[in-house]
Amino acid sequence: MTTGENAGRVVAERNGQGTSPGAAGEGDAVIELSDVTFGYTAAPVIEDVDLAVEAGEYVAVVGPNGSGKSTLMKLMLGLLRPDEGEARLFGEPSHAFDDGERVGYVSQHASAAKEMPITVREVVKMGRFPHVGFGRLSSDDWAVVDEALATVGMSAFADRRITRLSGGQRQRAFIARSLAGEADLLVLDEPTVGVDAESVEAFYDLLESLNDDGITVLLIEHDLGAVVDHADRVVCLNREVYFDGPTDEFVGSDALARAFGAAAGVLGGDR
Ligand SMILES: Nc1ncnc2c1ncn2[C@@H]1O[C@H](COP(=O)(O)OP(=O)(O)OP(=O)(O)O)[C@@H](O)[C@H]1O
Repeated sequence: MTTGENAGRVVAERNGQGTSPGAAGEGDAVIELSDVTFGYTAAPVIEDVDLAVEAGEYVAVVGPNGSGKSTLMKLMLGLLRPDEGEARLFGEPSHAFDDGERVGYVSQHASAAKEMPITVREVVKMGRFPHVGFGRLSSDDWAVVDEALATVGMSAFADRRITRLSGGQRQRAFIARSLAGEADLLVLDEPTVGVDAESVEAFYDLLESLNDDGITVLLIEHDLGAVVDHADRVVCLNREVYFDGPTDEFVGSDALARAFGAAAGVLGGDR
């Protein structure tokens, strides 16, 4: 599958259409957290987190169960507001960010779509809605939809019901929806839960090719092997940030053991 070439076509189209005057160039901060502290109760589950993700990066957030990864993601996306500090998305306070199509979100629960009685193309078409004001799609819009399907290698499944796909195929369909929406940032929360090993590898190859073509990728991941093999940068979280730096430095550091404690041996696997 030539995902790299296809991804290039869609991204070129994305850029060519110049939908967003504030489109992030390489080096611009896409996500910024400054001294962010947050708790659902009085006890913080995120404490004093400083983090900046720049356009074009491929960053993985890792940490043990309950370490605050999903909470951090919600703070980044403005779904939660910090108790202290500030979260910004594309330069705006995250909670006030209203340019939602720039952010593609793929959850670990793609299975939630299992009951949707619609085809893959219809799912991907939804990505165009913010661009067409929920009106009819033009032939150019449909071309973007079809390019997005091609990019993720799902053209052959375009007319198949989303209910009749494997977990990995479904995740691809949701990525295609984000591409059709011309997302600059893809946020993925443990996207390969329940996906078979072979499809997982191809899925990470797809993310890498999208990142090569300029899409910023933020991956929340429990599979450390996938992180080590694919992300450029690792943020290791357990309420606080234990490590933030290049993946190869993470591998040789003691951050894993400190953040994961006794679970490190298990979660670290044999990598
Ligand atoms: N809505 C909520 N209300 C109260 N506490 C919550 C809520 N959501 C999460 N928590 C708690 O906040 C802490 C961090 O949870 P979070 O889901 O962010 O961790 P996580 O690292 O994503 O976990 P996992 O890897 O298991 O998905 C946990 O102790 C969790 O029990």
